[in-house]
Amino acid sequence: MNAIDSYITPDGRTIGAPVMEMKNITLRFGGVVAIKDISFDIREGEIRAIIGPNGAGKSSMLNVMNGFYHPQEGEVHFRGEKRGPMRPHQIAHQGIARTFQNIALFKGMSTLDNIMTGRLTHMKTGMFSQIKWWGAAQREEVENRELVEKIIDFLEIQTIRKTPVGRLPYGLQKRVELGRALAAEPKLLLLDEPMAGMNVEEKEDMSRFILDVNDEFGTTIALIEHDMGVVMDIADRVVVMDYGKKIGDGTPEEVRTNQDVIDAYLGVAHD
Ligand SMILES: Nc1ncnc2c1ncn2[C@@H]1O[C@H](COP(=O)(O)OP(=O)(O)OP(=O)(O)O)[C@@H](O)[C@H]1O
Repeated sequence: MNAIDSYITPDGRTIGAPVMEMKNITLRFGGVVAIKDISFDIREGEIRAIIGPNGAGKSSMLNVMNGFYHPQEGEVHFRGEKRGPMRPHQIAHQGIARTFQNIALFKGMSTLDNIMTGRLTHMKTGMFSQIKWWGAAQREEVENRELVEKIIDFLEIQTIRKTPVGRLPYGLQKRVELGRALAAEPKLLLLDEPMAGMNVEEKEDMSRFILDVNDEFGTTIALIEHDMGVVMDIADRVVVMDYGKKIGDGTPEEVRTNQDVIDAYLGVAHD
C-alpha cells in the first residue's frame, strides 16, 4: 500500500497520501517504555484505528500524535513536515483536533456555545482589531456561525442547541464534543475512545456519525479504542498495540485473523 499514492475503498471513497507518519517512535516514562519502536501512517481520507488491551500504550500514542508528548526516539511527520517539540499554542494551531475519554466540555455552557469554542483557533480578529475593524469581525462571526449551524444540523442536535451540556445524557455530550472538534475544521481528527461508557444504541449512533463525518466532510480520522469489536466495522485500517509494541497492522480482516492479535486479546502470556 505504501508504494501507491492513493486508492479507492470498496465503498467508493478515495484514500490519499499519508497525512501523518510515525517513524520508529519510542516513548519512555522513566523506566517504563510505553511505546517501543512503532511505525505506521495515517492517510488522507481514511479512518485509522489504534486498538489494544489495557496499558498497551494507546493513550501515550494519541498524545504523541497530538504533539503533547515528544518521543525520545523516532520522528513524527505531519502534512509532509517533520515535527519538533511544540508549545501549547503550536499544538492548538497545527490542524489537529481531538476529543477526550472523559468529556472535556464547558458543562454550564450551551451546546451552541461549546461548539463555537471549536472555532477559536480560526479567529483572525483579536479584541483590538475587533474594535477597529468591526466589519471584518462581524463577517468572521457570520462565517463561523454558518459552519457551526451546519455541524449542528449534521449531528442532529438542533433540539438541544440551547441546553447546558451538563444536563445532557452521556451519548449526546459525546456528540457535542465531536461537534466542537469538527468546528475546528481539522486536517486530522483524533478520537480518544469515542465509544467508551456507551450503551449499544449510543455506540451505533456514534459509529454512524464517525462514518458520516469522514464521508461528508472528508475528514481524516484516527481513533483509539479498547474494544476491538466496535472499530472493526468502521475502520479502513487498524494498528494493534500490546505492551507498547505494534503486533498487527492492516485491514480489519487481516487484523482479526492475526494470531498475535488473537493471543493478546485472549491474554496469552508473552515471552
Ligand atoms: N504519564 C505517565 N507516567 C508514567 N507512566 C505512564 C504515563 N502514562 C502512561 N504510562 C505507562 O505507560 C504504559 C502505557 O499506558 P497507556 O495509558 O498509554 O496505555 P493504554 O493502552 O492507553 O491503556 P488503557 O486502555 O488502560 O487506557 C502503561 O504501563 C502506563 O502505566
